[in-house]
Amino acid sequence: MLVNVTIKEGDLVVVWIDPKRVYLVRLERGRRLDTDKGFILFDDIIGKEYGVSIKLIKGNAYIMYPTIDYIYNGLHRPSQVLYPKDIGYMIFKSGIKPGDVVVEAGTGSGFLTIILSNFLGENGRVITYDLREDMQERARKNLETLGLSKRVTFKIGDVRNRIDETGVDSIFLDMPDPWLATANAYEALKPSGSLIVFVPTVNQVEKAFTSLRKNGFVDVEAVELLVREYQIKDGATRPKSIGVMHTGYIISGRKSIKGSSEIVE
Ligand SMILES: C[S@@+](CC[C@H](N)C(=O)[O-])C[C@H]1O[C@@H](n2cnc3c(N)ncnc32)[C@H](O)[C@@H]1O
Repeated sequence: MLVNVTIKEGDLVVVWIDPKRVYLVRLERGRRLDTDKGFILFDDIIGKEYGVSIKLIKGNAYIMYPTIDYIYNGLHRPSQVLYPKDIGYMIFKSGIKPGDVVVEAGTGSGFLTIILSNFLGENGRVITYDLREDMQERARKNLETLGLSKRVTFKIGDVRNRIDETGVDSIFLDMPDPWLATANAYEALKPSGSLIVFVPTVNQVEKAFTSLRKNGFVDVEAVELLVREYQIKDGATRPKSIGVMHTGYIISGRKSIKGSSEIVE
């Protein structure tokens, strides 16, 4: 546990003013951050402790340790990315743990790759496939920014044609036609390993769900997770009327050994 950690020159810190004003900055002596609420001199932060508040012209800024949730929001996202609410459940259903080996497709902006490699730790491995080199380059930069790229193997490839690995603990698919990769996922997984699929439309859910059942997966389920953000106001607390209204569906299943029981067609 870290207690009273001193902020040093060169640290990457989060400056949190309010939910719309969150800045990720590297501290250099003599420099400053300008915001519409006021400015912060970095010299005033260096030597203080994480969690400290700095008075602005309007309100306060809080200096926080740059944990993954803050960093995540500041990264480049050339593709549609998975949302934390879905990623949290996907990891839970996968049953993965630090040190495990996971295959993922497609890499996209690398947001799921980031959370997976952070979760699996130094001894874990994420092998991530994408059809597009440009997409993987951006994802690689995002992972390098966070110091996580050493835990990841990037592969250009089509998982509908081939997954090179075998005996992996879990496979995550976030791509338009995951049902065409289910058979390859089955071969790549260890027995009892998990396949986790994310799709944005109901039409895709049926195809994905059926393909898991046909390809030797059991304990197959499909869920949608809804999160409602609240506005908190004296006498007017209620769900916010705008926000992310829809993300997608999660289908999960476990690899059974074919022939050991009847698989539902
Ligand atoms: C929605 S993005 C993935 C976003 C990613 N999960 C994230 O959180 O940043 C889908 C990606 O899948 C890739 N893709 C589509 N079909 C694929 C396939 N058959 N094999 C590998 N990658 C594929 C696309 O190029 C695209 O980059």
